[in-house]
Amino acid sequence: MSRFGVFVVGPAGSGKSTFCSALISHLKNSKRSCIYVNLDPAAEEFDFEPDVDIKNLISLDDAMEEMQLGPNGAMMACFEFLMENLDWLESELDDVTEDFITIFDCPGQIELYSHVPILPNLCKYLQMNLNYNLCASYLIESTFVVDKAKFFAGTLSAMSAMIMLEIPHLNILSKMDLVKSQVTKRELKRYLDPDPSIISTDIHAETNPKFHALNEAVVKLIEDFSMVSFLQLESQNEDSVQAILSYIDDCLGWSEVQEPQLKDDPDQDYEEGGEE
Ligand SMILES: Nc1nc2c(ncn2[C@@H]2O[C@H](COP(=O)(O)OP(=O)(O)OP(=O)(O)O)[C@@H](O)[C@H]2O)c(=O)[nH]1
Ligand SMILES: [Mg+2]
Repeated sequence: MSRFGVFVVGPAGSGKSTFCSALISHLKNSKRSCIYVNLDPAAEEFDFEPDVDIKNLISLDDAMEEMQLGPNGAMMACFEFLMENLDWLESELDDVTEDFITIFDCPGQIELYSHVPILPNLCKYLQMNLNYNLCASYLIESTFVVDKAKFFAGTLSAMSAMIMLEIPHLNILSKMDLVKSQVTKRELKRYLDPDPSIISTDIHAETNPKFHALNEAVVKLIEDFSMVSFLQLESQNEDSVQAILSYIDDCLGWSEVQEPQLKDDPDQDYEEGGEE
């Protein structure tokens, strides 16, 4: 039996938990089942109560207190503890079948996958031991598109996550409602499928000439990699959430597993190839 899961990752405050809630509401409205896994040991408030919560294993406060660590060190310690207690996660996910999508709401500390391979190792464990098909949704704030240097930095961090996690990866510009009025559609297109060489001209105009060679090197890196493009997300807009969910379903191969079941079910009104 395959299982399906999406890791919602991205920098602090990029809108991950809000997107998870929007996704859960949308899945429920569409009569689909999901499991909400909170992997943020510091998270306090939820729109939907998590089905699995890392805080039942260890909380950030406990780690800070017991190990005399600051918040970032304690976050790493919590994940190291999780990795040493994966049987806990396995038993929490025991009832998950192929009808569910598991939503992993991750903390905003990108060092968990950019500096140390904790989240990549967790993904490998879920794939190999619990038969999960996984994908990642990497959120960066769309307000970055009005600050080009930040946009480049965001693009690089998205690339770094994509390389480290080694699972199908969707880059998402979150909070689109905040920039809609500030950016024209034409300008936005330059960012959704970024042509770094055009954007770099603008950055050159804004930065000290001594950084131009560095800017060019970064542009070349993004161009050579040529795998970064962005989807748009407005978490309060149902159509926008549905559009992202369709990409997630494709990445996970969810429909391929469900369709044969629909075909086998005589009660389902299934027409192969649509209407003729
Ligand atoms: N305008 C707007 N605000 C949003 C949207 N999504 C999230 N926000 C706001 O952004 C802030 C951060 O959202 P969260 O969902 O908590 O972000 P997060 O990435 O989970 O944050 P951490 O878990 O702390 O890393 C909150 O005040 C949200 O209300 C959106 O689509 N539009
Ligand atoms: Mg959050």
